[in-house]
Amino acid sequence: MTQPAVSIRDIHKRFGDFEALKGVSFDIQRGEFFGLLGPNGAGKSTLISIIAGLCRATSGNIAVLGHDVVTDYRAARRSLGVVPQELVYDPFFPVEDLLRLQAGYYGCGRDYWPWIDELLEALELDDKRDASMRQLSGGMKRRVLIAQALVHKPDVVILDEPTAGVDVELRRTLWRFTRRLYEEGHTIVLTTHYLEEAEELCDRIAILNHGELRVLEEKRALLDRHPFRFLKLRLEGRGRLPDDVRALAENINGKEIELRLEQGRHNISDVIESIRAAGFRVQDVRTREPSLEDIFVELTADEEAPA
Ligand SMILES: Nc1ncnc2c1ncn2[C@@H]1O[C@H](COP(=O)(O)OP(=O)(O)OP(=O)(O)O)[C@@H](O)[C@H]1O
Repeated sequence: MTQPAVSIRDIHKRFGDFEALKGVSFDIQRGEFFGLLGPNGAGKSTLISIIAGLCRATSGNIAVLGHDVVTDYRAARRSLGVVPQELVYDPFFPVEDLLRLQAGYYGCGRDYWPWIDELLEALELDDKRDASMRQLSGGMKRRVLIAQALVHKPDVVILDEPTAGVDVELRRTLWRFTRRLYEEGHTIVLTTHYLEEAEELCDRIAILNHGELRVLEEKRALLDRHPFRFLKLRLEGRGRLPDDVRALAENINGKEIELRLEQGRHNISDVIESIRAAGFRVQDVRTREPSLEDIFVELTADEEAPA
């Protein structure tokens, strides 16, 4: 078997009496686009901090490309680029110097400068190379932090909520660039609250909940395995919907109703027949397959939905 990009083995993390991670194990394969999802407080950032060597697990092991993140920290860190959630930067450094210096921390010298130029171009920072960080807008600062995480051209790229609060343009630039890295063979790990992004981009999805791994599956299989679909109807007429139909309703908004039908249990024509028999005319019928968001809500139903 080929070596995983990240191998996570029975990770526990305690903060005092609180157990943020309760024995999490899984592998992220080389070259995959991996989605790490979960509601607020599930333990995603804690796990990423442990992978990045910023925080120690209480027990368990993690290796990045075979390098243990504790005993072989430098090699593990060298293989990893983490784009952080928060904006932390030195306000006075010009952008280009900052990136060259950062590359230096990883032992990457002048031969990485062409890559830094590529980063500046791909992230549309070309004309900002001489600007100091404090002169940049929030969106531009974020671009620099993305570049900073990637200066050493790491094999494994972790993006922790990279699009939280960023504008559409930066989001597009970021996805274009991330896709390019993926196509060039980099492993991409994404945490996001925007489930449409995960649905569009990721090959496999892990869902953490209360510090435990709830799901680890190919995205397609996860979407296909959920045997329900939504039926949206526009009705005309007055009266009361039959109770068996009401019981299926996700949403009733005036004359628009959305029903959740389980495969093998609820049949579309029976449902429509029952509505007609109650004196309504059905004006419009639409069906919708469940999205990753619907499945996420179902699997983490005891937690709040993602923001
Ligand atoms: N330094 C700490 N001290 C105490 N508790 C902490 C600490 N860091 C995290 N926690 C707790 O651990 C749990 C997991 O937090 P974590 O930030 O990993 O969640 P998350 O899945 O990244 O959530 P979010 O989506 O909100 O970023 C939370 O209940 C949090 O309050």
